[in-house]
Amino acid sequence: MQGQYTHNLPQIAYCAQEVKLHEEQAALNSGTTLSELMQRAGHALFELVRNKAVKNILIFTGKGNNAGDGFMLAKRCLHAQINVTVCALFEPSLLKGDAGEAYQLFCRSGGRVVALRSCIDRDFDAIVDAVFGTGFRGELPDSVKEAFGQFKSSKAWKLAVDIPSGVNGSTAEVAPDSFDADTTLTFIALKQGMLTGSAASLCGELLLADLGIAQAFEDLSHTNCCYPGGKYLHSLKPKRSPDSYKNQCGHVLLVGGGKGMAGAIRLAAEACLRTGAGLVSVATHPDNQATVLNGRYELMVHGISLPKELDTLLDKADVVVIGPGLGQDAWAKKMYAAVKNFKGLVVCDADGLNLLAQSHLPWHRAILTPHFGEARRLLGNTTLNMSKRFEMAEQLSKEYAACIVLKGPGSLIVDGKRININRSGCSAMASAGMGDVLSGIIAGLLAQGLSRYEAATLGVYIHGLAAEQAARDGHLGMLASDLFDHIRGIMG
Ligand SMILES: NC(=O)C1=CN([C@@H]2O[C@H](COP(=O)(O)OP(=O)(O)OC[C@H]3O[C@@H](n4cnc5c(N)ncnc54)[C@H](OP(=O)(O)O)[C@@H]3O)[C@@H](O)[C@H]2O)[C@@H](O)CC1
Ligand SMILES: [K+]
Repeated sequence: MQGQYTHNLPQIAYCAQEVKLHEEQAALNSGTTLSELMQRAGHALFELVRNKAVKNILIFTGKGNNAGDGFMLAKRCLHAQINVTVCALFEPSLLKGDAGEAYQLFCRSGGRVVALRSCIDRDFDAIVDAVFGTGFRGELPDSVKEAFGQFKSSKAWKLAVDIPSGVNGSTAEVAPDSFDADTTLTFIALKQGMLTGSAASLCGELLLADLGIAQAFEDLSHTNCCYPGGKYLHSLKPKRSPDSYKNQCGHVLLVGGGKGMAGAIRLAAEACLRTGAGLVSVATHPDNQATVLNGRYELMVHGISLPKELDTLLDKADVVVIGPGLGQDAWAKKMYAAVKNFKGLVVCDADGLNLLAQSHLPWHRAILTPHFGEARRLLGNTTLNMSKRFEMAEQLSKEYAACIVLKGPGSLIVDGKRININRSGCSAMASAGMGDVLSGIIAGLLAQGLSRYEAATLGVYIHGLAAEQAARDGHLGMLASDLFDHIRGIMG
């Protein structure tokens, strides 16, 4: 276990406070001490640095135990004759407890700390952030911002110790000028705040060293935050037997595409087909009928003028999607009101959400898929910022519907008490039409019998993975429709 770390991440995550609360008892229950844990943290960091063949390393240290980990790493680097420079951003002789001991050990090994000015204009192949860990809150001090700013454009590999300084490990709030890591080696357990929103991008590649106390920690701790892995998610994919028939694979009805807005509903409808729904119908403005059908003749497209024309289609549907390209005019409001009476499952997206925000009435059978702006409108609070993601997702599930998919990097999914974080390697929402594809995928999975939570979780995963594959050569110019071939590949 000494020095070990893994890419193979566990499927649960915790609040940073939960980790702080139980780490000492978990260490005791495992027959070890916090001081030994810090040595193990230093050892794991060192193994990572050595595996990266680092020769010339700069380590920034802070004023708590995160700095202690940094000094443990520095001491090992000295012994291994790696060229190490430690830049202490806070007076290291004031460090207390295990961190103070780690500093003394470093000094006794012949190490010396230097000021920022003597590091500027020097070349390093690795820069390590051991400034703040799980004890961080609020804003970064100016001295820290200045230090990170000096190396912002450096090509060096950037490693965050436990969590990038500036990221709140519980709420995912991100302070301005936080450390932007290529790799984060986190300790003991995953912290939920690292897995969603901008925090997820600041962490870069995420690795875990459990310091040998994973089981003891799990036995003491509580969480409602799961982080399902790819293997589990693939196991949720609907199975298709050779003798299955289209009527057994679910019928989705998509309602949307107001006058002049055919694209979104077509993207969502095609995503349903690509995810395996047996039958896919579209109810759209009569002007759009030919456009939506064009080139995708598997769809059943109906031009609808009056809500009563929708009723017969609703009778045949297992799942309804409302919102893509719907608009908010009189036609849209009539369609929305008709769907609100539907007794089955509904995926509500885009203008469906905006109309829901206007009515402010709960919709228990719906899965809501808001992006940040839609979430703010639903909550009627324009002061909420992007970093209040956990708070927003939970509030939405209390006020509107149990199942919420808060879109964006590292989507949050709440259904009852479960918060799932799906960390996608790229921003799967960064171009037009991506959200429409996601609502179509989720509806296609629901129609094939997956539970709300399964369909939402697997849907976000498929969408994120397809976007990652489509964006392999860079995000610019990627189209939402580029996802379809990848979705087909992932569905198998
Ligand atoms: N326990 C263990 O042995 C193990 C712990 N481990 C390591 O310890 C880390 C947690 O250590 P930690 O609790 O000391 O917190 P850390 O983030 O280093 O510093 C907190 C200090 O910063 C201060 N501060 C906070 N915000 C600030 C701000 N905005 N601006 C200025 N100051 C601010 C804060 O001040 P305070 O809030 O108390 O006033 C306090 O003085 C953890 O991430 C992991 O790396 C591992 O080695 C495994 C074993
Ligand atoms: K850090």
